[in-house]
Amino acid sequence: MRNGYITKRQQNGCRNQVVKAEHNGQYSLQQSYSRKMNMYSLDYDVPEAPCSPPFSVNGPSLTDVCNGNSATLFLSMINMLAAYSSIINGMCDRITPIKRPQFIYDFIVVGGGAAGSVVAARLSEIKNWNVLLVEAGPDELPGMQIPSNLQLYLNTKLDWNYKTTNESYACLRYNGSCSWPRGKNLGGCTSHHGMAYHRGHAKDYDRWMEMGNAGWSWKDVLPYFFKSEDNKEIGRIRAEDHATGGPMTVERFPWQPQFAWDILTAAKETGLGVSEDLVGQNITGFTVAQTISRNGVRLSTARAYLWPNRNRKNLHVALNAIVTKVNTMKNSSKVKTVGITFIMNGQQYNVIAKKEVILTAGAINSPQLLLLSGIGPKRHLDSVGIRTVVDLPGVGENLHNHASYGVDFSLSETHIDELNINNADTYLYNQTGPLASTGLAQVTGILASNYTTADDPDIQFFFAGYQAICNTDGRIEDLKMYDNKQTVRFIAVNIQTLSRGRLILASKNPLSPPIIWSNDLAHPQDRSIIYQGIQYILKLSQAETMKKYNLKMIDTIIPECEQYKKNGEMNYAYWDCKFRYDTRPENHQAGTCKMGPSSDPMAVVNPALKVYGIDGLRVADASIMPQMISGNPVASINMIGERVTDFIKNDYKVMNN
Ligand SMILES: Cc1cc2nc3c(=O)[nH]c(=O)nc-3n(C[C@H](O)[C@H](O)[C@H](O)COP(=O)(O)OP(=O)(O)OC[C@H]3O[C@@H](n4cnc5c(N)ncnc54)[C@H](O)[C@@H]3O)c2cc1C
Repeated sequence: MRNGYITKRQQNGCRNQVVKAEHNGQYSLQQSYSRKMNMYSLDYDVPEAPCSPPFSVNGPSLTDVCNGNSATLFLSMINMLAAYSSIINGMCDRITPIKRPQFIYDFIVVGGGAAGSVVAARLSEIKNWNVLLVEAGPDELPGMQIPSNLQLYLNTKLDWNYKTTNESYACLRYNGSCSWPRGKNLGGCTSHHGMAYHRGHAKDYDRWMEMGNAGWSWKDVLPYFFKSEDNKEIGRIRAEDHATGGPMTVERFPWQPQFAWDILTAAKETGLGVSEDLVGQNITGFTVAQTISRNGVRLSTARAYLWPNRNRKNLHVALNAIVTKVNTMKNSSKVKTVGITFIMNGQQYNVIAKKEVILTAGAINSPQLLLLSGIGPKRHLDSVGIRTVVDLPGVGENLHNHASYGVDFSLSETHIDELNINNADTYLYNQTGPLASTGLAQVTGILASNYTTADDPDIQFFFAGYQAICNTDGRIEDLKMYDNKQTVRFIAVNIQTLSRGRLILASKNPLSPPIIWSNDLAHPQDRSIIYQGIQYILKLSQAETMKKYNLKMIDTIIPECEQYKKNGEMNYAYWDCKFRYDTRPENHQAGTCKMGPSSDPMAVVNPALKVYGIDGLRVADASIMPQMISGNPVASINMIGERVTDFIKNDYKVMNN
C-alpha cells in the first residue's frame, strides 16, 4: 500500500492501537500516546511501497539535533511519523542519486541549492542534453520538512559551518568572528531557511542596470519571477503582481500566533504602516509574509524543481559528491572549460562537460572553486601555490551580507511550549498548527531610513518567538526564556549594505574552508541604518496594542559598551557599540563573483553570467549579485537560475521539447 501504513496492532484488530494510520500518509499521534504509561510505543510496520525507504538518507534525527531529555521518545516519534508520511517526507517523490557518473555530459551543474536545482531542472527539459548535478551534501532529512524546525539542522554536518575572521566592527563578543551557516545538502540553504518570499524591489535591479548590466532591469527580471511562482493567494493579493503554475508554491503558513496580528495592529497604530503584500503595490509596512512552502510543508528549491523531474533519464544527480576543481585547457590564447573533478564515496572522478559547467555553489563556495581552479587574482593564487589560468582580480572580492541587531522583550504571560503533543498531532494529521509555521519569524516589515526614500527602502524587520522548536542547548542561537515568561525578539536589518569584505583561500587544499573577512558594519552608515530601525522597533513596542503584553526590554550588559550610557540613557554611541559586539549576521551573503560589464576590472561574470577570459564556464547564484537585493533573496536567486538557463538555451538556439 503506497500511502497510509497500517500498524500490526490494527491488522490484528487490537483496540489499543499504536500509530493511527490515516489516508494519504497522514498520521495521528493522539492514540499512540498512552497517558497512563506516559510513553510511546514504537510498534509499526515497514511499508511495502516502491519508494525509497523513509530513512534512506543518513543524517541527524530530531533526537540528535534537540537537547536530549525526557522528550526523547516524543521527538523520535515525530521524526519517525514525519519520515513515514508521504506528504511530509515525500519518499515516493525524491530523486534517486547516481552510484557513479558517466564519463561525459553536455552540462555539469555544481551545487544543488536555490540556483543549482533550477538550472539542472530547466536544462534537462531539453531531452537530448545530458545534465549532471553534483551536490556536496546528502538529500534533505524528514525533520527538515517541518517548517517550525527552521534552522534546527544548522551547526550539524548538514552545514558548512563557516566562520568569518578578523572583524573589527562585527561580532566583537566572539573575538571578531561571525558564524555563517550554509546548507550542505540537496536544497542548499533552502532546506534550512525561513521560507519568507520576497523579491527586493524595482530599484534594486535598476541599480544593477546602472552598473552596466544590460538586461537586468526590473522589467527584464519580473517575467522570470513569474516563471518560477505558483501563488496560492491570488484574491487576497493582486493577480497582476504574481503568477501561478510555476514550480515554487507561495502561500501563507496556516497558523499565526496572536502576537503576529498584534504587531500589525501596532504598526497601524504607530503610523508605521501595514502592507498586504510587500512585493505588490505597497513595498513598505509590516505584514505576515508569504512563504515558499506547500500546504504547511517546507518547499526547498530541490523539492520544487528536482523532485517532479526525478524520472528524467537525462538528469543525473550525484550526492555526497564534493567538487574540488573546474578543469580547463589552454589552446593558443584561449582558455576553455573541460569539466570537473569531484570526490564521491572516497573515489575521485574526472567528468567532461561537452558544452558548459555552471557553478551554483553559493556566495562562498563558487568563488572558492574558481580560485582552486586557478581563476582569480594572480598575486593571491601565487601565494598559495596555484597556477593562474585566468588572472581575474574580482574573484572573492565585493563580499557583503545583510547585518542586523535584535532586541529581546519579555512578556507578562507565562511561557507555553508550542512543541507539545497536541500541536505535533495536529501537524502530523493535516500539516496545520504551530509546527506548520515559523511562529513570529513569518512576520516582517520594510521601511526607509532617512538616507533614502520610500520607493527604495533600506530597513527590514524580522521577529522571533512562539516557534514550536525543541531546545538545542545553545547549538543554534535560541531565544532565551526569562523568569519562565514568554520572550520575543524584534530585529532591525540594514538591507542596503555599503561595507565590503573579501574571501581568499587558506591553502590549495580544496577541503579547507576559505578565509572569510566580511568587514560587516565597517561603514558607519550601515550601523546608522540599524539604529534607525531600532527606533522604529521601540516605537512599535510602545503601541497601545502591545500594552496588554507588558513588554520589558532585556538589556543584556556588554561591559565594553556601558561607558557610552549617559545617565543611564541608551544613546546612539551605546547602541552603535552593541551592534558591533552582538552583531546578527543575516544569511544573505552575495557579491563574490560580481556581474559587471567588461569595462569593470572587478567584474567576474558578464551579464550573460559567463566567466570573463574562459569559454564554457558560468556562475549563477547569489555570488553574481553586484549588490544584494533589499529583502530575502531566495526568489531572486531562483530568478537568476531561470535566467541563466534561458541565456544558455538561446545561445544553443534550442526550444524546450
Ligand atoms: C538560516 C537561514 C535562513 C534564511 N532565511 C531566508 C528566508 O526566509 N528567505 C529567503 O529568501 N532567504 C533566506 N535565506 C537565504 C537563502 O537561503 C540563501 O541566500 C540562498 O539559499 C543562497 O542560494 P545559493 O544558490 O546561492 O546557495 P545555496 O542555496 O547555499 O546552494 C549552494 C549549494 O552548493 C553546494 N556546494 C557548495 N560547494 C560545493 C562543492 N564544492 N561541490 C558540490 N556542491 C557544493 C552546497 O552544499 C549547497 O547545496 C536564509 C538562509 C539561511 C542560512
